[in-house]
Amino acid sequence: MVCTLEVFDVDVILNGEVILKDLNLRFESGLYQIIGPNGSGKTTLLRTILGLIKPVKGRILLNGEDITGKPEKVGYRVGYMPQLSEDVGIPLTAFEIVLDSLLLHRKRFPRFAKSSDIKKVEETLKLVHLPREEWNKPFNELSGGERQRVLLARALVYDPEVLLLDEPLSAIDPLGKVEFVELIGSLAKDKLVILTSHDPILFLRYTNEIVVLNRTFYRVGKPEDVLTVNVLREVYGDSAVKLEEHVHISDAH
Ligand SMILES: Nc1ncnc2c1ncn2[C@@H]1O[C@H](COP(=O)(O)OP(=O)(O)OP(=O)(O)O)[C@@H](O)[C@H]1O
Repeated sequence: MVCTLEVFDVDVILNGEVILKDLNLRFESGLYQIIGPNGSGKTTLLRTILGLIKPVKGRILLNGEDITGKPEKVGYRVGYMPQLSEDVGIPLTAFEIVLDSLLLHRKRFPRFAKSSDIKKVEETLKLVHLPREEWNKPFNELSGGERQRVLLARALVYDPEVLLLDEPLSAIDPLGKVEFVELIGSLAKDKLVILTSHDPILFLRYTNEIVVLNRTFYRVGKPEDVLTVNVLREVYGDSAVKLEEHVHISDAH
């Protein structure tokens, strides 16, 4: 099924500061990347799509329906994997977090979990390659990469149409990164996946379009049209350098 998400003429102001201005984007199935330096508005854009931030101007449409500033309308049609943070006060195990997400979606309480729910959680934890011995550990005691796997599983378990992933690879080790890229790439075959990244190259072969964002400046297009020295220098300054035929961004997270 084709899924469309449109950002129409959006302005976002936070604490009196203009973060996004006259932003127009159209996402239609497949994988899209949002890149830009720290503080450029990538997370703000994802949170605006989720309805958690209300733009001062413009609209967000999901399959033509207006969801601007209405997280209740977004609900479980969108799975959100937040950026990994050190501040994790979640008193649940990895398994409980993913089960909780599924049961909330099904509007059921934990004591009513069916064996099919348990099976779905197990399948999802396997899919994100969380080792079985970690499943019943408290989330706070997991490593950064393990937490990221749980956060992806939590977003995936109820099979949403859209996945918004905020720096999904930031704590994953090199081998895990390859597996995660393949997993997320394969999910983009039947979902709309929008992710933020500091390294656009990793997802390149799965990518429809890239949004290069720096607050009120943005460019959107096919990777070959926006990963150019001119566009990247406008956003990253001199840390975007051309080496032979490739442009490199030297100042990642
Ligand atoms: N709730 C908020 N209130 C006020 N300002 C905010 C809020 N959230 C974010 N900002 C500001 O908006 C700007 C954009 O932040 P955002 O988190 O969207 O950037 P980002 O591109 O995701 O950065 P990073 O690459 O570091 O994750 C920052 O200057 C930040 O301080």
